[in-house]
Amino acid sequence: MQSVEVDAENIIRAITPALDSSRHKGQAGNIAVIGGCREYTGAPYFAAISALKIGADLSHVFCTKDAAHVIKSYSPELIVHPVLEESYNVREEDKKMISSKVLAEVDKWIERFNCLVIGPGLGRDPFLLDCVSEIMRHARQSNIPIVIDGDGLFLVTNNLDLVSGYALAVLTPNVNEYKRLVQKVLSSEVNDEDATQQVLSLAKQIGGVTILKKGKSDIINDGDTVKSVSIYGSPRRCGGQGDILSGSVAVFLSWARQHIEAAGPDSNLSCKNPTVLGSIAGSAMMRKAASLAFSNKKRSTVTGDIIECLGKSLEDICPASS
Ligand SMILES: NC(=O)C1=CN([C@@H]2O[C@H](COP(=O)(O)OP(=O)(O)OC[C@H]3O[C@@H](n4cnc5c(N)ncnc54)[C@H](O)[C@@H]3O)[C@@H](O)[C@H]2O)[C@@H](O)CC1
Ligand SMILES: Nc1ncnc2c1ncn2[C@@H]1O[C@H](COP(=O)(O)OP(=O)(O)OP(=O)(O)O)[C@@H](O)[C@H]1O
Ligand SMILES: [Mg+2]
Repeated sequence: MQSVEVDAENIIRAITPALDSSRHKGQAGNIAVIGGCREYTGAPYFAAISALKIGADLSHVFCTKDAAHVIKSYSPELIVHPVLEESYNVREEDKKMISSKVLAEVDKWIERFNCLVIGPGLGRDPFLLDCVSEIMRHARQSNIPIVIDGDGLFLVTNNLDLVSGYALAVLTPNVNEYKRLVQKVLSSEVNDEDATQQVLSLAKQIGGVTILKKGKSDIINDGDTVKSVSIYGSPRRCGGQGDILSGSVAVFLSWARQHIEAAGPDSNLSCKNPTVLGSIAGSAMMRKAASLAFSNKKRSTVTGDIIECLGKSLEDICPASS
């Protein structure tokens, strides 16, 4: 089975909102990243700043206290909430109380977000992951789209009910995360010979969600049609590119949702699923920016260089004033 290569630039042009003086702060997107712990501060930063550089108005990070000061010091643009807790910091008898506190802190904000990115640099602490499971349940009750990446995929692979049947969820596995999902859900090994059919079976088996399988070509599928994005990217595989992708998908997903709601049947896009549209746009944007950064920096290209190229890459497809 073959996936269909899509015209990603046409999708980006259709869903990217015009910059219009009548719009107010927040309308172009208010995104939250749930991630950042003692080990990882880069990943949530990359995801959150990428959301801003694509064009979201506001970008939040909900992370542990240890990570918060570090992330704040990377950028004053981000709104950083030091609310998550890891087991080493919590006494057994306090766990229930602290988990309610964490949830209350996130709940204060959750309705304002157009999309959550769950997992970049989240870590795998069991207590922290239990709290994040509750956050996911609340997001789902409020119909807030969720992009699940990194350690969020570790959580979901072991608790499929968190996303099963939720059409506003996008899973963005890399090669290792995909392998774990396939083993758990399909009880088999990864089949590179017929990758398209396997992604389709995986999405169908989980039910309702969209999967963006990252690799040489990115394969996107919602259990129905399977699309691919293969436009030239970069041969550099520095860590953090998946984080750029997850932040970008969150913004484009929000824009695609607005576009579909506003245009309805008049939309000239054949696909009407915002999670698929957002995934295609995010993938294409990440790859274009990586290509541009690599043409400038060659072997020394790092994630920050790619982030700096997001603006120009979007501008080439969809000029800010035309
Ligand atoms: N600067 C940062 O803070 C970054 C943090 N990241 C975070 O790091 C966490 C883990 O993500 P990863 O993408 O590393 O997770 P993976 O599950 O892909 O890999 C975990 C680690 O194990 C190694 N590994 C896994 N399978 C292996 C195999 N079969 N053979 C040899 N080595 C193997 C990988 O090289 C990696 O270092 C996530 O929370 C992620 O978001 C990454 O996003 C990269 C950047
Ligand atoms: N072989 C490849 N050729 C071209 N692009 C690729 C290749 N592999 C991955 N990519 C692109 O790089 C981006 C990140 O994918 P990758 O598999 O590195 O994610 P990741 O391991 O989750 O990254 P991170 O280090 O941020 O966690 C994706 O958008 C994907 O399109
Ligand atoms: Mg990753």
